[in-house]
Amino acid sequence: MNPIIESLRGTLVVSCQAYPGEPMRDPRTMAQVAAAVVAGGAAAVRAQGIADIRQVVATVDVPVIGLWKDGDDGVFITPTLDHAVAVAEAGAHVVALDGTRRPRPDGRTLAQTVAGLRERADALVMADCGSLDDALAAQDAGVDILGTTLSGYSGERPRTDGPDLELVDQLVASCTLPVMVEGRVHTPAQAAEALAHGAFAVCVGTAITHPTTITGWFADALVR
Ligand SMILES: CC(=O)N[C@H](C=O)[C@@H](O)[C@H](O)[C@H](O)COP(=O)(O)O
Repeated sequence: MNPIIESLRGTLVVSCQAYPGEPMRDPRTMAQVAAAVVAGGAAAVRAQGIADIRQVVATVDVPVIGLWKDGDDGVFITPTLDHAVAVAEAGAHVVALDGTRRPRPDGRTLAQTVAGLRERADALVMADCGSLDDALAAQDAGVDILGTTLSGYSGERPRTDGPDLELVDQLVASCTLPVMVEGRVHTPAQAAEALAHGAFAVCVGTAITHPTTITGWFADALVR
């Protein structure tokens, strides 16, 4: 197994993202957040957008999983080969891209995208999947690691309150590649449970790095 992927076995990965128009949307801020989560034990960081990826790579000494969100509907996570190459050129050790079976905006298949990226860069590839069929297809397409990132967002799986552990079970049973549980892991207990289901690693975003959402959880709990 590739040493970068091997280094993630059984670990916590933290996604550091701020969304358009939000107060923390600044590459320096995200790099500081990344440094803070590494200090807390994150074995890798996931970062969005070329400027953030560059700044985070320059700031932390753990692997960086990079993605470029373009749009917010359909295939928007590193949707084309050009996006993937740009993410790799920004320094990401792993390029995360949409790993669903939906048509991609540049007309390439996932396999063509992975092959094209491999011609141009050494980066590893993480497929953000929304179902078992996505994961099986992504594995065939030659990616290095499978994520449950798009479960509940691509129309094939329900949006569970916590992580989609049923999908984790399916992927662990049917796929040979390492499985990163990502999406709606909101508590340490859920993270541990995901590993107990056979996940290779766990990626947490919102519950660690999105204070607006976390504050909302608390504020809502106080409304009578
Ligand atoms: C669906 C989608 O666009 N997911 C994105 C992928 O990078 C991020 O918005 C999530 O924050 C990330 O996947 C981590 O998940 P959670 O924030 O639920 O821990």
